Amino acid sequence: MAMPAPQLGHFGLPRTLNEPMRNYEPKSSDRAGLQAAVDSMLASAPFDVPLIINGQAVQSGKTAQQLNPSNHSQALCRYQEADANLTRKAIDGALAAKKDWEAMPFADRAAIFLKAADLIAGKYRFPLMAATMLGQGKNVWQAEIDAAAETCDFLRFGVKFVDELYKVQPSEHAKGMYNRMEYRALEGFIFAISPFNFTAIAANLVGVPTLVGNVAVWKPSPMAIYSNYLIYKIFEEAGMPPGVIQFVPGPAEEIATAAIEHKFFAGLHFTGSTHVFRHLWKQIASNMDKYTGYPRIVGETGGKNFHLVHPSADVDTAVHQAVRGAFEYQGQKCSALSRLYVPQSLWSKPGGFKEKLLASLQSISQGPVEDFKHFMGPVIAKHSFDKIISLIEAAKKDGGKIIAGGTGDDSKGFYVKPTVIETTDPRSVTMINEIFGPVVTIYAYPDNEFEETCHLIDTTTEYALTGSIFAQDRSAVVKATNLLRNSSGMFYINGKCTGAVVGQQPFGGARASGTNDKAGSMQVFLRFVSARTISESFLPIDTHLYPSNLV
Ligand SMILES: NC(=O)c1ccc[n+]([C@@H]2O[C@H](COP(=O)([O-])OP(=O)(O)OC[C@H]3O[C@@H](n4cnc5c(N)ncnc54)[C@H](O)[C@@H]3O)[C@@H](O)[C@H]2O)c1
Ligand SMILES: N[C@@H](CCC=O)C(=O)O
Repeated sequence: MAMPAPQLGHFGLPRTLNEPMRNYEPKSSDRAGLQAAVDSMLASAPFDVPLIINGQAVQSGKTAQQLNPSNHSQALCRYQEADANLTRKAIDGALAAKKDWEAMPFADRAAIFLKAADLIAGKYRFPLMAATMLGQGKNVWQAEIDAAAETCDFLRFGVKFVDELYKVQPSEHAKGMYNRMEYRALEGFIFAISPFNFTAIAANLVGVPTLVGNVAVWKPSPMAIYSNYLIYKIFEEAGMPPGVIQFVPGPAEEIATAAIEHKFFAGLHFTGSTHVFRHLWKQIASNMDKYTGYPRIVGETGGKNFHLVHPSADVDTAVHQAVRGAFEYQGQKCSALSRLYVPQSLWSKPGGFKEKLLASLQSISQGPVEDFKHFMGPVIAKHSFDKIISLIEAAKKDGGKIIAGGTGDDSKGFYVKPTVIETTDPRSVTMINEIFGPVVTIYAYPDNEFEETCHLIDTTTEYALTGSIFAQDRSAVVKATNLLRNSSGMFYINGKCTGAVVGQQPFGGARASGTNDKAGSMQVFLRFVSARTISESFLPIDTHLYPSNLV
């Protein structure tokens, strides 16, 4: 029998701070270091990526490629694909690894996560950023936000949140009793499915459940394999025991079905599109009778995010924040701005919102991410390029007027120009559907219909992820805050609707946008534990009768 591991002290933690952002300005050593990492990755690609089952590299013999979206003739990696049998093998291995992992003292689990963050902040910062740039089409700044800062923040703040969670204990103990709460991992394994657009989110989807003692079977996105593989290798170097995380890229339906049909499926940690999440939820429901417990389902999904500009707004700020919110990372953040409501007076007056917006688009350059100067790069793949262009066409048919962009070029990379659509129908096709590309639709509302516009925003789409109010008038801020209470899980005042920072703005949306378990907070950890109350009595009793029973 393994010796139980003692933890002979209530250990504190290093102070938790957001990872400082670097600027990569011309001639800086950071810029030179990152450029060298990008150049060397381009020269050495394609890399070979195995499956990782029980800590071993596995060659399934079935391969696929992750392309560079800036230049789709180039593959970043060739990766092995799992199938149902290999997924079941990964599940068995994860379940075997669970006992020792869950029994490991928290300080030791925490040390692995803190070390992984330090490895990312230092030695692996540039390679992980380069993999995110070349594989997921992020420019330097977006890669720094994601692969460097947010990934470190999820790992370090995660440790702090779990430390706080473990300290939530019963405050009362009747005389002769001692009450405790033990935050057990779930019985079984967690199935983590990650999206392409954030390396940090992928790390967090496996990081959250495993930090609290679960084991995870991880199906990464086919469009983020190489950066996600590096995350796996960093966890491994930081001391993650073999089998705790199983890395199984491959056909989504087949892998998901093998995982969801398993008796010990204990939870889904998903980020991706709404329709996939709904499909998975139904699949889980239809397998309910097989499970040992009630699986936890956590999913953060799509958005149709808004900026509402009030007549009192600072117009320059609202314009610049709209450009950043809609076009940074080509609009491929779940939080990206996609519906913009501007009062008619501000919109069309000479030198007003419209003119300023169109002028600021002139300074946007777009091209391959290895050329650091570009504000915008490619969208992720052919299927998204086609979907975005077809939605722009649908908007035109629906009466939308393209006032900027509207075209794309997929001959070398998947480039869609920053596109602005003006509509007079606030419920037209691109006001309702998630596009996940650099497209924003503007509705200029009558100045005297501010409250009606709040109602319109609230009822236009099924999503409720992020939204912002731009106003100097405090009563407008208060009105919007109240009227838009359920329209988003993230509400910003005079700031753009993207760019949540771990430890500062816990992230998640409601309605069709997800279960709103708030990534980057203590709340999400609660979903992956099943608390056991332990109540100990010290004193013997000598009768089953109570004084009230006495005569
Ligand atoms: N709310 C959030 O926090 C958040 C964050 C990032 C992205 N997103 C959303 O993610 C979407 C973009 O990411 P994406 O294109 O990678 O999403 P996606 O839904 O296409 O894919 C996400 C993951 O699900 C897998 N998948 C696809 N079909 C599946 C199936 N039938 N069964 C099991 N797995 C399946 C994919 O292979 C991938 O790993 C957008 O809708 C965006 O809004 C949401
Ligand atoms: N943290 C991101 C959201 C991630 C979605 O893709 C933001 O707020 O910009």
